[in-house]
Amino acid sequence: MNTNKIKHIGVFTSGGDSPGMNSALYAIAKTAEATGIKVSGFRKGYEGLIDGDLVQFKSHELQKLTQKGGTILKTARSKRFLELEGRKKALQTLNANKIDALIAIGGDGTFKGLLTFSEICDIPFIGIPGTIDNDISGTDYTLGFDSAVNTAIENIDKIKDTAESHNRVFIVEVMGRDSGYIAIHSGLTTGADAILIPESGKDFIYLLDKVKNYDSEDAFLVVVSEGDEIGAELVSSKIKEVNPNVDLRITRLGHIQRGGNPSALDRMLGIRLGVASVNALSQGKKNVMAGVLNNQLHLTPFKEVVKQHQVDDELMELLELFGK
Ligand SMILES: Nc1ncnc2c1ncn2[C@@H]1O[C@H](COP(=O)(O)OP(=O)(O)OP(=O)(O)O)[C@@H](O)[C@H]1O
Ligand SMILES: O=P(O)(O)OC[C@H]1O[C@](O)(CO)[C@@H](O)[C@@H]1O
Repeated sequence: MNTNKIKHIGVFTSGGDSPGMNSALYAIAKTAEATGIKVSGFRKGYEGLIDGDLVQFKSHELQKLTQKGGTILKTARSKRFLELEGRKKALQTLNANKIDALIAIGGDGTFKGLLTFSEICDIPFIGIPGTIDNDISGTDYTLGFDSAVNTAIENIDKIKDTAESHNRVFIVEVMGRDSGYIAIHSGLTTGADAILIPESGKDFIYLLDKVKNYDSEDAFLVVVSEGDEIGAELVSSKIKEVNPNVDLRITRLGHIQRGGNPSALDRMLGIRLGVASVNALSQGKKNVMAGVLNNQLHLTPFKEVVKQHQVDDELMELLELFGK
C-alpha cells in the first residue's frame, strides 16, 4: 500500500445527516492513524471548508460516539458553495491547511459539489454515500437508509394499530426528496394497501381502484413518499372523491426518520466505507465513491454516481404485485 503521497486528509459530512455517519468518521480516523495520516474534520459541510472551520480528530475520541445518530461534525446545505466565489474560498482553506485529500460523506448533491470543485482543485476526493434517501447509484445501500426504514416501520406499525381499531384510512408520508426507496421498503414490510413513489405512474391508479371498494373491518394504509408527484393532501381528496364515507387521517413522519442511533447494518456500512475510503486514497484513487455492491466493496466514479437513480426492476415488480 502506498501511503507516501497523502499526509493530511480533510473530512466532512454534508447534505442531510444520516445515522451511520459517525461510524464512518470513526473508521476514517482509525485507518488514517494506522497508516500515519493526519485527519482534520471540517464542520458543517461545505460551509466549514469555506470558513476554515476545522477540528483535529483522534480515533479514541470518535470511538465514544460511533454508536450515535446524527453527525458529530455537523452538516449543512451550503448556498455559498454553489457559487465560484465560495469554492475559491474553500480551495484557499485547503491550501492554507496543507490538506492533500478530501473525504466527503453525503448524498448526490454533495458529489455534484465535488465534481464542480474538481474544476479548480485537483487533490483527490473520495465520497461515502450518506443519505437516508438511498438514491445513489454505485452502492446497494446508503448510510442511514436502513435506520430510517426501521424508524418508519416502527411508527407505521403503531399507526396501523390505531387505524385498525377505528376502521380508518391512514395516509403516512415518509421521506425521500426525489426517491421512493423508504416508501417501498417501509410500505411493503408493514403490509400497506398502497405505496406511492415518484418513480411510478401506475401506483395511484391502483390505489383508487382499491380504495373505492374499501368498506371493511380493517385499516387501509397508504404509504406515500414525500417526493411523489401527487402528495398526501391530493391523495386524501381523491380518496374522498371516490369513497366519500371513509374516515381518513394523514400522518407525516418527517425528520424523526433521520434521527436515532444507527442500525447494525448502518454501523457496519459506516465502518466498511470509512476504511475503504482511506485505503482508496492510499492506493492513488480519486473522484470516486466507495460503496457496496452485492456485498463487495466497490469504487464508482462520481460522474456515474450523480446520474439519475433508478429503482431496480425487482422492486418495481414487488410494487406491482402488492399494490394491485
Ligand atoms: N452542482 C453543484 N455545485 C456545487 N455545489 C453543489 C452542487 N450541488 C450540490 N452542491 C452542494 O452540496 C450540498 C449538499 O447537497 P444537497 O443539499 O443536495 O444534499 P445531498 O448531499 O444530496 O444529501 P441529502 O440526500 O441528504 O439531501 C449543497 O448544499 C451544495 O452546497
Ligand atoms: O432537513 P431538510 O433540509 O429539510 O431536508 C429534508 C430532505 O432531506 C432528506 O431527509 C434527505 O436527507 C430528504 O428525504 C428530505 O426531503
